[in-house]
Amino acid sequence: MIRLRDVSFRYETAGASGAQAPVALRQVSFAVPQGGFRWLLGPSGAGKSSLLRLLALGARPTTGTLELLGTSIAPARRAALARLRRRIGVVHQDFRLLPDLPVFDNVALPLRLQRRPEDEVRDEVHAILDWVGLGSRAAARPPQLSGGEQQRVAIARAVIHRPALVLADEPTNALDEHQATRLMDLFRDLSGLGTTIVVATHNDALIRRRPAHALELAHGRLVRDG
Ligand SMILES: Nc1ncnc2c1ncn2[C@@H]1O[C@H](COP(=O)(O)OP(=O)(O)OP(=O)(O)O)[C@@H](O)[C@H]1O
Repeated sequence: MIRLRDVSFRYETAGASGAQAPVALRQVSFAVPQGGFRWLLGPSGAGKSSLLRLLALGARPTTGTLELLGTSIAPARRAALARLRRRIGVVHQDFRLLPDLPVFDNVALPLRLQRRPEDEVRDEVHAILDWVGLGSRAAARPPQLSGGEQQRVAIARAVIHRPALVLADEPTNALDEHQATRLMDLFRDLSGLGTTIVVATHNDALIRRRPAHALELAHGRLVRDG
């Protein structure tokens, strides 16, 4: 479950001139029930990545309240936030894979953070790499892969531990149409199993093929929730 009440967010990056960064989100309020799926829409600069950053606990709201998976973020202690982060899977726009680690270890990370036994880790990583069509690339390093292959590694890493919340920023921008459709099938299945999913995208064709409840931002304000 996600609940935002009057959330505003400004990056704390005062420049040399002392000018403040623009407000990225303005009084945004919405709720998503557990197992809900939402498109996150809006033009470039509207605030989509900033909203995903707050939901991924990469920053806290400047004002307003955020509740995630039953936890209020503002009063939560560091250890509680760390536990919560492990229940969230994120597909970053720029993938953020660890370049020096083999694909296998990149994808295994969330399971190892949960201290799962290595034989389970091996089975699960191989199963998901097969699913994303990269079964034969487990030993490769991310820089040796194409953009689409790296994106599929990022997707595998985001969902392997069956997180309660999946956040994906343009997760199909390096995929072909067939792969994008399979990813949407995966998201539909996960949502059916109770995972809450938020997908930021500019992919109009995909949205037309998969109409769903959308959150739309414009200049940091929520202009559509339905
Ligand atoms: N790290 C940052 N520091 C300061 N300002 C930022 C930072 N990241 C984004 N912004 C600003 O916050 C606003 C919202 O940007 P954001 O990246 O959230 O938009 P977006 O909708 O994700 O855009 P895109 O579709 O291009 O990814 C913009 O005005 C942007 O310049």
